[in-house]
Amino acid sequence: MRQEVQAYLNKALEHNLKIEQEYWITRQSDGSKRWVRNKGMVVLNAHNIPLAIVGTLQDITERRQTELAIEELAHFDQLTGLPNRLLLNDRFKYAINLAQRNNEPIAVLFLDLDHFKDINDTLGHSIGDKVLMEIANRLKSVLREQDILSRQGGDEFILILPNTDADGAALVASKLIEIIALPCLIEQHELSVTASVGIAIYPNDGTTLELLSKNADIAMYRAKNEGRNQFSFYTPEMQTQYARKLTLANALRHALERNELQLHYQPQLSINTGHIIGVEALLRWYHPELGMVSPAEFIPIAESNGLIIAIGEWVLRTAAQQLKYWIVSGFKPMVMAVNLSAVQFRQSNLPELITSILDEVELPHQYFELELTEAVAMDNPLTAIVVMDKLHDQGIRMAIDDFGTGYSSLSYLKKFNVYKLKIDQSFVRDIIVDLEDRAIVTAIINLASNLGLQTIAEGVETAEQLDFLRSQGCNEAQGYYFSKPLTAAQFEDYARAMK
Ligand SMILES: Nc1nc2c(ncn2[C@@H]2O[C@@H]3COP(=O)(O)O[C@H]4[C@@H](O)[C@H](n5cnc6c(=O)[nH]c(N)nc65)O[C@@H]4COP(=O)(O)O[C@H]3[C@H]2O)c(=O)[nH]1
Repeated sequence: MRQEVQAYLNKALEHNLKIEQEYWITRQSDGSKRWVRNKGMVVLNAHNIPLAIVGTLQDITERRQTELAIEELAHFDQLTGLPNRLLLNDRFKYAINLAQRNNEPIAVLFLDLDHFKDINDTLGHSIGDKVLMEIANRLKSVLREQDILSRQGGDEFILILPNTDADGAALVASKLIEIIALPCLIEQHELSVTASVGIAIYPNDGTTLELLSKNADIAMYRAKNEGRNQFSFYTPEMQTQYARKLTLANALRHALERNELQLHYQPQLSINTGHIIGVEALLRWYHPELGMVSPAEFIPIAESNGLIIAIGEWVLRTAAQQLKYWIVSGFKPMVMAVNLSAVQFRQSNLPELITSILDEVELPHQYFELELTEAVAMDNPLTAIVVMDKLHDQGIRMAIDDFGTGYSSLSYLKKFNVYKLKIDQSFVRDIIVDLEDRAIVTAIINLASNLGLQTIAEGVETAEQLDFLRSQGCNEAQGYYFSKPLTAAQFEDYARAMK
């Protein structure tokens, strides 16, 4: 620096130039560094020989610090100190120039932490921030010097790995996933964090950062859908699925207000008496252009964009009103079973919401049953126990849906305040021919009976299946053998015909 300043002054003296220069100096008194701005001119004598330089030396340290802070703000993420999107773009330009020249691939990775929102919601943002800082450090430790790691905001990170093909990207992604999954001790909390990663490779999956990161993002969603804590490569078919998802997500926003949703009701019967003991409410979405969309397709979308909360409330209220109407119209009281999604189940006011709907509709609580899948109940069993206890206290029944497909720990099952286990239809389907399925169904029925729980088999399609279930002591059944899901009016005809 000193030499540069001197050279600049020499040149000014030599050519009689105006001086305008910024540099830092070390203050003699305390050794601190100060930025100064030097403005001046050369004073010549009568023979045009420089005599002196006159001017001002202004301390501009504060302005300089502000400029640096602005520069930092514009290019770096404040929390982790990692490059942000703007700087990532610059670095990508450099990487792509090099890749083009040397005919090399580049891997772009999109990394998103799984269920990070839960950490923020339950432990607060300051713990969430510390987790993000810790994760950023761990990610850095895995990368090479030429790799670029940036935070996109929230819990999303983008990585650019120059000269890396699919194999290399897979290796890095596994390492990242592994290092993130190590226990994370933040203050007194030992947290377990996992991440999902999507990978797109230049030039096959795109030649701009925008497209590559979009495709890596799409691949990341696939990794999430397939169970999280894993990576997935982008494929062109994902683009088609993604486009369909986007269309559905946009259309779903208006489904409620445009009255496009409906409930259908599938009868549930007692195996012993053959009487209707209840119905399961099943959601239907009819869109004027897209036609009938299956709940299996649109419910996961509604879960991911939060619309499930409003839709779920609509389902609860509509189902309660329908049953009330049937009871008032003289139909025999029965149970209305309603599916609960994972997101609804995590809503802290769920028990209060359901109670207030039932009270508003004036439907006795014992006629309402909530179906929660085994996977959701087991995802966070301790919370599930609390919610189930609250619902039980309100006299509302719970059933565990798709039973047998998850990994129920028996010790938890004992603590779940549930009334019924619903045997998944995948076991019922081949019950006649598949010995393993028969054994599983029998085991579930025995387990339920030992725990004092009821059983209902779903997806019963034939008399043989029903006979087997009856012989094993299954209490109830539901399926096409009795009836497909029906509109409210169709169900009324069905129930009248059964009398
Ligand atoms: N092959 C065969 N299938 C049968 C038979 N009997 C019933 N089914 C179908 O099996 C599914 C049973 O519902 P689920 O396991 O709760 O699975 C449901 C449930 O997880 C979800 N779902 C439906 N309505 C709602 C809702 O209101 N809220 C939430 N959160 N999820 C819902 O969507 C899934 C699919 O619903 P649907 O398409 O209506 O499909 C329903 C039903 O129509 C049979 O004998 N054979």
